[in-house]
Amino acid sequence: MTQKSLRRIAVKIGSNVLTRKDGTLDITRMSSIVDQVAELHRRGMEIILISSGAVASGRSELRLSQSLDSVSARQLYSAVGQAKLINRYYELFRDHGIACGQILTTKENFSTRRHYLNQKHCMDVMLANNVIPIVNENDTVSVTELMFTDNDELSGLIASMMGMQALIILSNIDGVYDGDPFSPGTRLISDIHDAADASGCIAKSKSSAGRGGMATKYRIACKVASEGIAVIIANGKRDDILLDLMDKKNTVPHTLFHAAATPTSSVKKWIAHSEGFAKGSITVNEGAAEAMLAPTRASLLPVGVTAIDGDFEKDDIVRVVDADGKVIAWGRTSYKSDDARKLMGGRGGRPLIHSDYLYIDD
Ligand SMILES: Nc1ncnc2c1ncn2[C@@H]1O[C@H](COP(=O)(O)OP(=O)(O)O)[C@@H](O)[C@H]1O
Ligand SMILES: N[C@@H](CCC(=O)OP(=O)(O)O)C(=O)O
Repeated sequence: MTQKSLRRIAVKIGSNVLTRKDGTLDITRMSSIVDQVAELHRRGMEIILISSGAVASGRSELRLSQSLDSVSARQLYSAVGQAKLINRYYELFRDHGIACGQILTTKENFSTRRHYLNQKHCMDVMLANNVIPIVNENDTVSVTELMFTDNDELSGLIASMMGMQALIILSNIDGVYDGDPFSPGTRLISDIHDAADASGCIAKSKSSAGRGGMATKYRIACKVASEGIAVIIANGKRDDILLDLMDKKNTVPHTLFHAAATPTSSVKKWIAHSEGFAKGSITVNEGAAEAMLAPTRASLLPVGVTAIDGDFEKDDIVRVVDADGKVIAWGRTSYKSDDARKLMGGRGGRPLIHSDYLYIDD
């Protein structure tokens, strides 16, 4: 994959890429990454940055007299650190004559189709006006129970929402190793074509300032690649890593998650990343489950529904579970829950969930 084939990319920058060993913000590294993004921007590429580093940067700014609980620490450090982070980005990009803008978001901002499209619209307008969006989770107001696992999850959602051609995840390691990367004898995996390729290699360990670890990266990378978006995990601490990935292709150590040949539709991408917002559950019988999971992916007809739990409106996201209670799909419902209950088990009627709005996590 080279820059020539890419016009729209998302780049996620992990905390450890932007943090020095003493915990302070690595301005030198930030400047180097901004220089590379500016060069790609000059070549006509549309780029969205998802940048961690707010909490790490804020922690190094403050000398607290007493220890804080984890929520207070996250809120305080991110409030101070994000101000410092975005200010640096603003000044560094301005030195290149490029405008950047801050997008602070929370998982709630993706909870309905309307919220999702509103968020998308903001970044569409920014890109159309040559402004580089710099996205981060708003840790000051995000509710612990409804946070992104980390910015790897957020970056996958953004790449999917914005229809980017590739997502580059810059971490503090060259990519996915076939074991503990710090153990002798393990090697870097350059290509991943299927989620099963290396799932057994991922240790729960993570670096000092990281939140999600490689396990999250791997899960998100496989999901986004299955939607038709190439994903690269590479080492953000390598000089010129972005330009080398674009121009020198295979000479730079990295892990490439190959994009699925058939891209997922934009509405299915929204559904795929909305599983956490399901407003209800629909239980289906064996015949309906088989029809929906078949290669032809049938729509869910009322006749195959055996139970409906929860209250939902038309166009909400719902879970589909089989007779054993196992989640087999998510979808956008064509009826509100009261009407769906009236149709449940009966023949005729429009599909409860049309196959175009059905996402099955293969
Ligand atoms: N199989 C693996 N290959 C590469 N890194 C791994 C693997 N298993 C665990 N890791 C750990 O995951 C870390 C990267 O995740 P994380 O700490 O969240 O970084 P970031 O700040 O970039 O999100 C690596 O530094 C490494 O310690
Ligand atoms: N919003 C947080 C994101 C933390 C995070 O996801 O960190 P990482 O796993 O290093 O990408 C921050 O800016 O510190």
